[in-house]
Amino acid sequence: MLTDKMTTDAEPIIYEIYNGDFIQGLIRGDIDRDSVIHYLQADALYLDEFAKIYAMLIAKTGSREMIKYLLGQMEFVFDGESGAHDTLAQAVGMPYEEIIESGEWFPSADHYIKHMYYNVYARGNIAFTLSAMAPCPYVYRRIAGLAMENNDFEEDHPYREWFEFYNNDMDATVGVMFDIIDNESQMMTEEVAVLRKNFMESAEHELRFFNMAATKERWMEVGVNA
Ligand SMILES: Cc1ncc(CN)c(N)n1
Repeated sequence: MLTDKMTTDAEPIIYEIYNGDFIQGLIRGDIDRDSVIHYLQADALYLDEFAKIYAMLIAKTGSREMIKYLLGQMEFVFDGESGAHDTLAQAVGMPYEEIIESGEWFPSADHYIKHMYYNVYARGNIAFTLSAMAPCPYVYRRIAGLAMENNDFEEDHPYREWFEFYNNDMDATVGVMFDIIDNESQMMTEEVAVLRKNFMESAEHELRFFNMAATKERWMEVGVNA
């Protein structure tokens, strides 16, 4: 199936993320708190856009079943992931609302979000956008799985619940997204390569997003950004 090829393509990126400063810092528990804050500021905005993109896909699909799935996923993004964010906010000892009030679309997050929006506007079939969205739940489930396999987190480890959430609660999201992509790709020929590239680019956007937080990436302080 196409999604088997996609996940095989992305494996080197999975290990690059897992062995990177952000995830290893969470595993050790000694990550720079400003990187966690940076991540939350970017991720709160990212998840809001992710939910809006689901809403745009609802407008592009006909099936009631698909609409119900997409609505459920919007709910999950808003409600489910807030627990993961709360774990990070508690670990840095700062109220979540205070952390995210000064958030903005930092460069790598901006690029990732626009990659998804481009597919919403430029493509009719929602499989193109879902292929760009699928690494979001897939990569996190894979990273959390590696972290849980390779570490025995103490009960009071500050980031244990973050890993447990993404290790346990992403199967439904990933499974249905992959089914839609595989089904839609059966009716395509050369456009399958675009689906595959959309997935690969978003897997790399996930890597860039974590590196963005680890380096506290910002726009240059010039002109309107000064
Ligand atoms: C950037 C990003 N990618 C994925 C996830 C997990 N849904 C997230 N919260 N943020």
